[in-house]
Amino acid sequence: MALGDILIDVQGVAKHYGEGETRVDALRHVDLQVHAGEVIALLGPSGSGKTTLLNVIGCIVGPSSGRVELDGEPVFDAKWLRGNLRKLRLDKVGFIFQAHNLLPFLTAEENVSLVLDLAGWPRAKGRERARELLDYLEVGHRAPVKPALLSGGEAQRVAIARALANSPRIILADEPTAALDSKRAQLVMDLLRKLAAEQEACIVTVTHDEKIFDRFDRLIHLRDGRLSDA
Ligand SMILES: Nc1ncnc2c1ncn2[C@@H]1O[C@H](COP(=O)(O)OP(=O)(O)OP(=O)(O)O)[C@@H](O)[C@H]1O
Repeated sequence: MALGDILIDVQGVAKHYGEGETRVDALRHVDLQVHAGEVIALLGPSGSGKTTLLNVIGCIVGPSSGRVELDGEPVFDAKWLRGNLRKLRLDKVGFIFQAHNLLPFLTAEENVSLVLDLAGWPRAKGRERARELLDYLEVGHRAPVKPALLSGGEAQRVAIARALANSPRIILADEPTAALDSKRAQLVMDLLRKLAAEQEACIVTVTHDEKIFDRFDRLIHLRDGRLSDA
């Protein structure tokens, strides 16, 4: 596969929580580059720093030191380089959490269009885009339904539609297949691969799910806050 643009460039990033005796070094000098079209997995034991790294890439957690560039734009270099982090995230990043992260009091369609409301889209256009995405993910017929009535696979596809609403090139996923059986987990991964290829996006997924390991271009291992080969 020819490698596309570098969409995620993490350079020498460290992150510690707390100070003195309570200090925890969650990331120690991590370098990671991810290209357009790539679908990679972040693996490692509990506490190895996977969620912290995902949150650093997603501009939710600020590193203690190092540099982060997203889609060619420097966003962190000893400090945040852009004031409005929420806007930065909306512009560049889509998050897929486990399905139960959908807002229970909104319909499937509203869960997706909410992101576009926040990004300032006119409401009717946002609804149209939400419908298109749900149709594309083959859950359009479930648009008026609240999450409690969706199956695990349907809810996960709605969560994917929500992450894609604003056409981000960087898609971050935390255990996206944990609640799914083997067949559905593989279907979700195939869908993400197709999206990455079609939209020249990249996908970084934290997972423990061995049944989907063969769906990734690269497996990145974290151990005690460092990237390791195995
Ligand atoms: N907000 C926080 N405050 C203090 N320590 C934290 C915080 N978040 C994470 N940590 C610590 O940082 C280390 C890395 O945590 P992180 O959640 O990134 O690991 P992980 O690999 O995602 O773990 P898991 O697989 O259990 O989710 C752990 O020792 C954790 O206890």
